[in-house]
Amino acid sequence: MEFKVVDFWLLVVGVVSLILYLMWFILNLKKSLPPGPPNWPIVGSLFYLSKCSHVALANLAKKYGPIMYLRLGFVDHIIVSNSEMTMEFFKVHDAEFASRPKLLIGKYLGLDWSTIAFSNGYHTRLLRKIATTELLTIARINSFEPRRQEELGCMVEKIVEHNQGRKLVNMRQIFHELITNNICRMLFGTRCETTKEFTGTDFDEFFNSVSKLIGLVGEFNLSDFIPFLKPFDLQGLEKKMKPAKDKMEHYVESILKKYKEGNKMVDNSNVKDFVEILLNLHEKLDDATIKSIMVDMLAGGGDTTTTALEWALAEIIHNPEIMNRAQEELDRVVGTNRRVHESDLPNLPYLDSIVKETFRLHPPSPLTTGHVNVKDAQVLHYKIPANTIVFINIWAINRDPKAWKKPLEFIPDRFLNTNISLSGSNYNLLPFGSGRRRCPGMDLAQHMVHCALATLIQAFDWSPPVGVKPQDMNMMEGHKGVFLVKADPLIVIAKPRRPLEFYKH
Ligand code: HEM
Repeated sequence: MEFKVVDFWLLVVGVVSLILYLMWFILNLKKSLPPGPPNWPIVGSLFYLSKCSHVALANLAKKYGPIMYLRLGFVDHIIVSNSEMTMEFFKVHDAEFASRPKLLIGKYLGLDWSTIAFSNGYHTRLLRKIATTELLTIARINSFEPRRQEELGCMVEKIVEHNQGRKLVNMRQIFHELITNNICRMLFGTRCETTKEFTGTDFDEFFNSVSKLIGLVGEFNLSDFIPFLKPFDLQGLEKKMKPAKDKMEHYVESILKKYKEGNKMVDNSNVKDFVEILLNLHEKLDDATIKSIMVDMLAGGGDTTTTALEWALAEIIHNPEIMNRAQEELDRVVGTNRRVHESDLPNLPYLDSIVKETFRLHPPSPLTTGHVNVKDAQVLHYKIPANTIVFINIWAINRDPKAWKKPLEFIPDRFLNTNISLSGSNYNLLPFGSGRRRCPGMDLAQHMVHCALATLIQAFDWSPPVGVKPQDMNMMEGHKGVFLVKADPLIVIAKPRRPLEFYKH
């Protein structure tokens, strides 16, 4: 066939139109995404993030705005850094962004993506329903108050012993024991270390495995962002995760086995443990599901609550006038003859303000867990492609100078006589997230933190080690995986405020 001049020009016009169309398409696509730093081929914006990611992201947001697009490897990410944009995602578009990304850590810490925190769809809805209507209700939490009081009694005795030996007290260690024992006693009736007598498996080994996995959550796993690297395990992360998962799973399995053999691990009380409740639910659960819920409670509640308590006590030692006011409130409301009870808490507004201010300034989880949209979504005038991972920068929002006066200072008074709660309904304060994937352990965590802090403030005068002035204490932030911990463990002096009989339980 003859190639005519007309055909040539038709071809040129066709090619030019195609190029123009592609340019228009790419420009438009870019235009409809939120602003963000430049993306390099393959690695995207990975270079812009340091290890301390909530701080790096908050700094980037100062340049690119409260809704920011980052391409990390081949994966689209949105970072949200103010309350208005958070409302868009957690209120207006909550259902669209209620899935979790399928990251490698979910295979190991999330027991093959089956725990609440790492799963999706019907399974998550079922587990969340069980957690919020059967296990973590206010009535159920209250039914465990005697066990929590006993644990607080043990904590106080331990601190007094340290004091008699004139030793400094490592409060991180004390809080770790308090919180893990509280959770173990709710799950299976007994203290963590006692499970070994019943099952032969060691709680410390379990907890070290959880800690190892939590530590690895904070590592950038390249294959999560560059999928063709998946088969290679270039960073050796799977090699580290697998044995930790095996130990973690073995521990919960051995406890479940005991229950199924008809051996409840304790106790003469008629309060039902979580494992007992789960085994007797109307909708029969398989063992894998029960194990997942056990891991959710033990892994989700331990480090977060311990960290919050450590920050709260550190702040009142750092600010002695706040400690004096809190002690004055406790002495006035509770008196000086008995230990504070959970029923006193509603009458302690200043203590409540200290807890809220702690969660504002030091959210243990500075970013939410990633949320994902399974379909394309339109948020304001932005088009968000399907499978974008959205993080809310809780830390940045809780310190937003537009929302909070003197945001970097610890000022509990800002909460007095307000109805601001920690529940996620105020989008300027989100330590537990908000919406469909909000933390289901929120009420339990607050119970544990309020009551422990009240007991510590009532029972002891606190000070930093000799030679360190309160204002010179190290209040720097550090990291444990994705959690925002105090850089140094809180090591302090505790001086009893009451006669010794007061501390016996
Ligand atoms: C001070 C203590 C705690 C803090 C600050 C905290 C914070 C959070 C945050 C920020 C999230 C993610 C929310 C989101 O992605 O939107 C979360 C999820 C979760 N938390 Fe907590 N949490 C705490 C205690 C607990 C406790 C005590 C438990 C259980 C006993 C727990 C179990 C969970 C679970 C299972 C999830 C996953 C929810 C889901 O994916 O649907 N947390 N928590």
